[in-house]
Amino acid sequence: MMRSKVLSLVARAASNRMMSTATKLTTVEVNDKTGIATLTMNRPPVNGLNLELLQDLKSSIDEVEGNKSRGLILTSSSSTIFSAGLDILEMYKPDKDRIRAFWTQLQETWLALYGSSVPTAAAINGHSPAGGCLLATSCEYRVMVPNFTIGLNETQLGIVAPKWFMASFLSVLPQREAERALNQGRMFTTEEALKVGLIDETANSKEEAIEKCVAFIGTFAKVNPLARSLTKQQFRAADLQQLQNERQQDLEKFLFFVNQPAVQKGLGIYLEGLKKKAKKQ
Ligand SMILES: CC/C=C\CC/C=C/CC(=O)SCCNC(=O)CCNC(=O)[C@H](O)C(C)(C)COP(=O)(O)OP(=O)(O)OC[C@H]1O[C@@H](n2cnc3c(N)ncnc32)[C@H](O)[C@@H]1OP(=O)(O)O
Repeated sequence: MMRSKVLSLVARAASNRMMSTATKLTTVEVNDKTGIATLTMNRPPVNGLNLELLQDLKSSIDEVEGNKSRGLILTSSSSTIFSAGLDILEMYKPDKDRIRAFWTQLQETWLALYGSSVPTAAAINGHSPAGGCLLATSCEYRVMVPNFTIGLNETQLGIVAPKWFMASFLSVLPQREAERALNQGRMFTTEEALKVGLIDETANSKEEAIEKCVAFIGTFAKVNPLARSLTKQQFRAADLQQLQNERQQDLEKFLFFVNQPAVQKGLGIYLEGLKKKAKKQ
């Protein structure tokens, strides 16, 4: 009896492992030479951040934190999209329990990425609106391929970026630029983003973007890792602490807002527009 229970637990654990491999929406590859991990988002067609992708992102960030990588490079398996931001289908006509889990997971993933102890860089190899921009600006360095767009476009959808989205944006842009861009819901082209400082460099391909991210992470090679990591933590502590202190209120505020009929109507119209545009292409 005891033995069969153990065997069934082993069988279940083995099948869970297989399942998690089969449904993995992110991959982590550590380069043997550099010791740097590349975390790739892989949720076609647009890397929409749904609950499962956010969960995978968080566990991949944890994996990189735990495997002594020298740095983390965030990128996408798509040739045209870094991430289309939050999956609007999670917010439109939401399921009561799932949307709570979704927002809570988004908070956790942001806390892990923005507060990561290893150097982080984004190789932005495609469009990066809203939540995609949040991921990119949570990293310490950004290299972007030309002819794409990046920005926090929330006001264009009739929604409001929470304070911690603004904190990431403000860690990159001066207040005046950040405020204006957020109010306008402005999407920047690669060239505009470089000019304003939203990205650090451009690259002609994903491969080159990754090389430039590797070079950035390499600038810390001779810096004491603990001193570097604690210094980063001090810079980011107030933003991280603010969300930690207000997590429940932030969740309730989001739930209240997203369930407003006017917001639901706006999201429905926006989704319809996206679908019509996709059909025309
Ligand atoms: C109430 C909430 C309060 C506070 C929350 C605030 C936080 C919000 C942050 C967010 O991230 S909101 C999401 C904002 N994202 C966007 O506005 C991006 C919308 N997408 C696009 O602009 C484009 O799709 C693209 C530039 C990323 C890619 O263009 P393209 O390559 O031409 O692909 P398609 O437009 O044809 O899209 C293919 C397919 O994917 C669907 N889709 C695109 N983005 C999303 C998304 N964010 N969520 C869900 N689905 C998305 C699109 O409808 C197409 O679907 P089909 O079924 O028609 O193939």
